[in-house]
Amino acid sequence: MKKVLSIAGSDCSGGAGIQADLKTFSAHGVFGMSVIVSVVAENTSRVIDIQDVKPDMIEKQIDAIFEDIDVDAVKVGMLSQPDCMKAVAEKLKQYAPANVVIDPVMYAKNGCPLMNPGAIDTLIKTVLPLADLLTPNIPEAEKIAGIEINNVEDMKKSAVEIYKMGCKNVLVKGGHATGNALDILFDGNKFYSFDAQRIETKNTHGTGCTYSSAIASNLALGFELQEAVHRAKEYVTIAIQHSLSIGKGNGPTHHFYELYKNGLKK
Ligand SMILES: Nc1ncnc2c1ncn2[C@@H]1O[C@H](COP(=O)(O)OP(=O)(O)OP(=O)(O)O)[C@@H](O)[C@H]1O
Ligand SMILES: Cc1ncc(COP(=O)(O)O)c(N)n1
Repeated sequence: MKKVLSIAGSDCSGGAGIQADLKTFSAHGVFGMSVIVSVVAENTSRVIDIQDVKPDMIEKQIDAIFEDIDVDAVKVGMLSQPDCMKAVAEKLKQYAPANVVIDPVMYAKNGCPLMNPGAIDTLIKTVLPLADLLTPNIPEAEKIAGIEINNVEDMKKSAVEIYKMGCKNVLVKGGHATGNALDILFDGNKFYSFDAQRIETKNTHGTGCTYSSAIASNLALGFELQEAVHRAKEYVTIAIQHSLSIGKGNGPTHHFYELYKNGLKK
């Protein structure tokens, strides 16, 4: 069985973060593991508080996994402070796993910050270059690239700028745009588009976590990057189509294996 690790924050309400990642891994038939970087008291409406795990403990969790288990892919999510970023980056350099997908999480869907804005330089210098694939949404791509994104051409421009910062591939996600849910992949050479009809729902808590974990799962399963993204796009679209009206705010995406299998058979 393929083994996939999520290094991210814990969302106690179960819709995003480590919890969404593990659900996505199970739906893909891969064995999920987790390193908790922050404990977030949050729900579908708000973030109440964030407590970061000490860097030393983050490092020990990563050691515990890599000294014992071969890891086929890694998904990195919320890293709130420079110290956690440095701890994760050092260990990723030490163990050099294949298929590292990094989601540079900055805000929750409800607008609450999940990353210290002062940590962006550390994110760019120490974390970004370790990504086989970086998956910013539009506001994140704007902050990293330092440009405003108003259309698909701007998404492409930001992808090129971010690629130049040292990651191997960039996927700028269009969830925050209007019109179709169009994502742009740049591999340093060419652009690839992944398009889906926008689903009219407020229940999109955890879409980014779901997508990056689905890509990491597909890479672990041996699919090439474009195919891995294509399949993950299909997975996240189905997970949003079947999203759940749980809670008073943005409800979560839905994961289960039969849904995935039936969706892919279409
Ligand atoms: N309403 C929607 N209908 C269809 N697809 C959507 C919708 N919202 C987001 N997506 C898709 O979901 C995926 C995640 O994109 P999004 O831009 O929402 O990520 P994100 O903002 O990082 O998510 P999160 O806020 O959960 O971290 C992308 O493929 C995006 O196109
Ligand atoms: C621990 C954690 N990680 C990531 C997200 C982003 O997901 P979303 O923007 O969908 O709330 C989150 N809310 N919580």
